[in-house]
Amino acid sequence: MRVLGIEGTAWAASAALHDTETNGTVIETDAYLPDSGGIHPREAAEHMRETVPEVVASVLDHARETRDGEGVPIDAVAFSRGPGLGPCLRVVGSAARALAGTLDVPLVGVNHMVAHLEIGRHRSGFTDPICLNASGANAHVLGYRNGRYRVLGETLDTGVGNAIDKFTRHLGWSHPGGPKVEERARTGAYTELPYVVKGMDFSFSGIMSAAKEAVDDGEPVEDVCFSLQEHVFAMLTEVAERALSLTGTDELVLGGGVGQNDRLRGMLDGMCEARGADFFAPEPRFLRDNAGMIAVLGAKMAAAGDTLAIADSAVDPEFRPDEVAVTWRGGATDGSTPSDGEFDERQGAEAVVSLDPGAGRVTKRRLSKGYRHPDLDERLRASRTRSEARLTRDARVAGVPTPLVLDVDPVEATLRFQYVGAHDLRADVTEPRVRDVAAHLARCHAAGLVHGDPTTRNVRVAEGDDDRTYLIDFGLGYYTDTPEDFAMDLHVLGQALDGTADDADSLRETVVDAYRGTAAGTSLDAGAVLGQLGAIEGRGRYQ
Ligand SMILES: C[C@@H](O)[C@H](NC(=O)OP(=O)(O)OC[C@H]1O[C@@H](n2cnc3c(N)ncnc32)[C@H](O)[C@@H]1O)C(=O)O
Ligand SMILES: Nc1ncnc2c1ncn2[C@@H]1O[C@H](COP(=O)(O)OP(=O)(O)OP(=O)(O)O)[C@@H](O)[C@H]1O
Ligand SMILES: [Fe+2]
Repeated sequence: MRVLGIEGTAWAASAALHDTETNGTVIETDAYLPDSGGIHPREAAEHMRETVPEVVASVLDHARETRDGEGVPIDAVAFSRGPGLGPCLRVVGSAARALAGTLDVPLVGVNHMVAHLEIGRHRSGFTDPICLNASGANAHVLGYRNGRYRVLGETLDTGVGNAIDKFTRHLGWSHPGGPKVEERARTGAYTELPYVVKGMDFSFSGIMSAAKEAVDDGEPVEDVCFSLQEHVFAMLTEVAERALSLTGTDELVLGGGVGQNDRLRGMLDGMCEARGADFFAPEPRFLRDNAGMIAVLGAKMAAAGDTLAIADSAVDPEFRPDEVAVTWRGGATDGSTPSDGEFDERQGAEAVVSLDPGAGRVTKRRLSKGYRHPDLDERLRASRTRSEARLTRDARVAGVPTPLVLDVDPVEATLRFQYVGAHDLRADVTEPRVRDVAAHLARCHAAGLVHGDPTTRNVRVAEGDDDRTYLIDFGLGYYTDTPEDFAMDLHVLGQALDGTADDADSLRETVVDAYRGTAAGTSLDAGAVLGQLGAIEGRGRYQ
């Protein structure tokens, strides 16, 4: 099959021809470069209007030249349907519809972000990888489950490339800023900037303001560029590792324009090597926006019969990757589930935990990560060790059963806890235990702390008369007074129940009921938190 792809979500007016028999892809791109500032949607759309016909004509010429004999040189037209800038998308959509009509071939509407990740899967030959999309307007980690790409973690504010570009605009540098930061970073030295990972999500706004201020305060630009990369890319790498650990996957692919950065690729490569996983980054022409990835995924979708009637082919500037019904991955796995039994030692994304039930002790040591700058590494390990100790204690003071903290050594990033419970909640989820956990969370929240990761693996359960439930692993916790942060705890618990229990729906009701009941005697506004929970679960990513 030969598929023509058209891309034009923001800056790249691009057309490509992908031939499934040879696996060859020809790409023609005409880039829009703003004279000043960032991308102007109307100017970009004007660029698309002028240059999309040219790149398409050039690829069609190629298709005709390489096809012997008569007839239509292509079997389908695929186009980027979103996400992206509305005015640009509409130009590309019209071009694709007109072409499919003239050539009388099927039309395929491709999600640009899914294309960014599928190209890595396609080129690597991996079956079921975790995907890190690091592009201009987006940044997220995705994994496949039950017919959809799920967003496991994502930016809470801007895309990673846009964040870097905003910083360089502040310096008066021309667009795009990413390659210039990479160049200047080569001679820079480390300086401290904010580092914000919240569970599997992350945020760039604080670090970008701090970077601008640092330059305004006279810090050498090289140093700020260097440190910006060290912090931002370590955040992405950490979240990618968490996703690998959580899903038990040992393959990672990278997508998006920021993926062209050597330092980011090096960090991801180093992280994967250290944990025995395979890493793949497509070559640059498939990383930055390009129609090749649209044509490749378009061919898979066309082969699966996933085509569009013209009447249903409107573009969608907000098109999320988790809205796409994945039709082209027949019989793929759902990601492996880590085993459940009791063990002496286990390695998570961050730490090694040794269990000694006989002595009643557990030792948790956060490992040094070779991909991180040594100063950042030391800072994160020490501060997280301290904060896990503090949150575990504070929760206990707030009336929540947690292990006693026997020892804390921030220099060695090691904590020693009392051994609690007989097994993880996951091994035996019951209604009274879930009720208990929800009440524990309400008490934590009333005390101004979130757990950060209240899954059924992070609850220990005692057996016998004392059917007590303990919260453990406050490593992702933090102090806050925002209802949305509290709601995330309830959401994570709900998702964990979905994954482990048969009667998840009634258990979710139990959670809400117990949470409301416990909050009633405190200053916690359960109504606001549950309202936020509804909002979170109403968003596309969680459906
Ligand atoms: C929706 C769509 O239009 C958008 N596309 C997009 O953002 O273009 P993409 O080609 O994937 O990425 C462009 C970004 O990639 C950054 N970039 C390019 N080369 C870089 C480098 N060597 N280091 C860091 N960033 C780099 C640029 O600064 C710019 O922010 C997206 O995928 O989010
Ligand atoms: N105090 C404790 N008493 C008994 N068992 C414990 C205790 N702390 C941890 N465990 C056991 O060790 C496992 C791993 O601990 P923990 O969750 O703290 O590590 P982690 O590396 O943060 O794991 P992950 O990142 O996968 O959540 C727990 O699921 C639990 O089974
Ligand atoms: Fe992109």
